[in-house]
Amino acid sequence: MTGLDIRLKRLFSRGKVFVVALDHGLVMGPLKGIENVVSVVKKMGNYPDALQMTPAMLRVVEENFYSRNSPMLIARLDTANVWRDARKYDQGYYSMVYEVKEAVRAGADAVVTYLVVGYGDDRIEGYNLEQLAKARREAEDYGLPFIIEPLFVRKEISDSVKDTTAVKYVSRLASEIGPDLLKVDYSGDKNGFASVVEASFSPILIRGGPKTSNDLDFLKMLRDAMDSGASGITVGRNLWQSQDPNLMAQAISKVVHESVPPEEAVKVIQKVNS
Ligand SMILES: O=C(CO)COP(=O)(O)O
Repeated sequence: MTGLDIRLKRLFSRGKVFVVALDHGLVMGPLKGIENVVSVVKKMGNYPDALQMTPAMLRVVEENFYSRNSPMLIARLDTANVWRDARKYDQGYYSMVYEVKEAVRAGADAVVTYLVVGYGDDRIEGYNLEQLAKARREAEDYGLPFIIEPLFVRKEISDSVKDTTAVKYVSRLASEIGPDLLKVDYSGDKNGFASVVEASFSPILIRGGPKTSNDLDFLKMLRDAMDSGASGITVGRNLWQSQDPNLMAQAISKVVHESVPPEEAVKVIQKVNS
């Protein structure tokens, strides 16, 4: 398992992990902040340990990753209509879009997939599980870390459910499929999230989630999650929809990699903008 170990250890080489997710287009279209893929990638610098993109997107920005110090690359393989307004749909969907070998060809160092639980259609969940089991075996063949992002969804809610019981349930389901890493919603309180970490078998990165009203609230949530046992974060909207994504990346890196308190880390942003 040398290849897998090397890639995982590189991802964790700064102790905790900071990933920027830029793959929302496959689910939600060109959100504000990621319309121009090349420009958003340039703003990240080397603060993140990895960037998460689709293989198609990776090809568009590949020249940013020729340097030895470039962030690693995580390829998104699948999609689902979880974040669309589910109330408008009678039925959700889950689709596997890429094979692991296509991700490898595009330069990926790891792959990520969704586990979507709660649509109310067992055929979708069954298909989703089969696809993940297949992708996990393929990733193992290539020595690539395999990441699962489990989501508990409800038709009447337009994002995933974030209470402890739901998050713990899907995190354990996902753990049983055998991922190297999980990416899960922060369930909202430290004790509850510590119980999510306890019940899961793989290290956990939290998902950033929808944009919070201010940067400090977001950084505090990140600190709480890490105090409860999270190994880091995968963040999208709270980074590239912030006023200055480069400064926000610096602030997040300070919290994740240097354990700087959120109140201090946020000053990086405030100093420049004051
Ligand atoms: O990993 C993520 C999406 O794949 C996290 O994105 P958000 O921070 O925008 O929720």
